[in-house]
Amino acid sequence: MKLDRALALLREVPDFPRPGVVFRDLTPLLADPDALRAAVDALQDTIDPATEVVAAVESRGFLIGAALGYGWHYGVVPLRKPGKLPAVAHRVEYSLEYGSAALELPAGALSPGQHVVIVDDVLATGGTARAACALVESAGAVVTGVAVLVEIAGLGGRAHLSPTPVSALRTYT
Ligand SMILES: O=P(O)(O)OC[C@H]1O[C@H](OP(=O)(O)OP(=O)(O)O)[C@H](O)[C@@H]1O
Ligand SMILES: Nc1ncnc2[nH]cnc12
Repeated sequence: MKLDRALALLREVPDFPRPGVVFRDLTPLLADPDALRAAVDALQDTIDPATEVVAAVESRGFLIGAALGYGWHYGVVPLRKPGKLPAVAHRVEYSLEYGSAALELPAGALSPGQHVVIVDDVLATGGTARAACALVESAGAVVTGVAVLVEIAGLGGRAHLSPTPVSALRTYT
């Protein structure tokens, strides 16, 4: 099956970017045209049909989010790391599995009541996805779910996001 083959391409890199972290590297999957298509199509199947916009998390989330937007006719809004946007509507700071960071929402990108799915490659602690949800909600938009290719379940991200629905194509303990 195409999706199984795609997910078999995920690479595990121990001790990156810090000792003790098992890094889930999607590079081989993204580099394979059939695997990329199978993964994006499978992720689309998990998305709430009310969704109008993909909010894609910088930077690996941009790759998946833009493919989903183009393939399935969603608008794409980039949630960016600081210092990149000329006009910022809102900023949220957060911590993630191996550090801390912030995300910003571009001014004027979302309207109240729009239905938005958060898209990223990996869900670990959920800090990043929670910040993304807060940004979307700061604009009065509605989060329909968080969709990722890989979930590291042992880090509790899904529980941190509850009751927001989370979909993942591959879950590691
Ligand atoms: O669930 P969390 O613990 O918050 O971790 C998940 C986040 O970590 C990675 O991003 P990273 O900040 O490393 O940025 P990158 O995409 O620019 O590599 C990944 O792409 C997710 O956005
Ligand atoms: N273990 C991990 N692998 C890849 N990306 C991540 N982002 C946060 N934790 C990660």
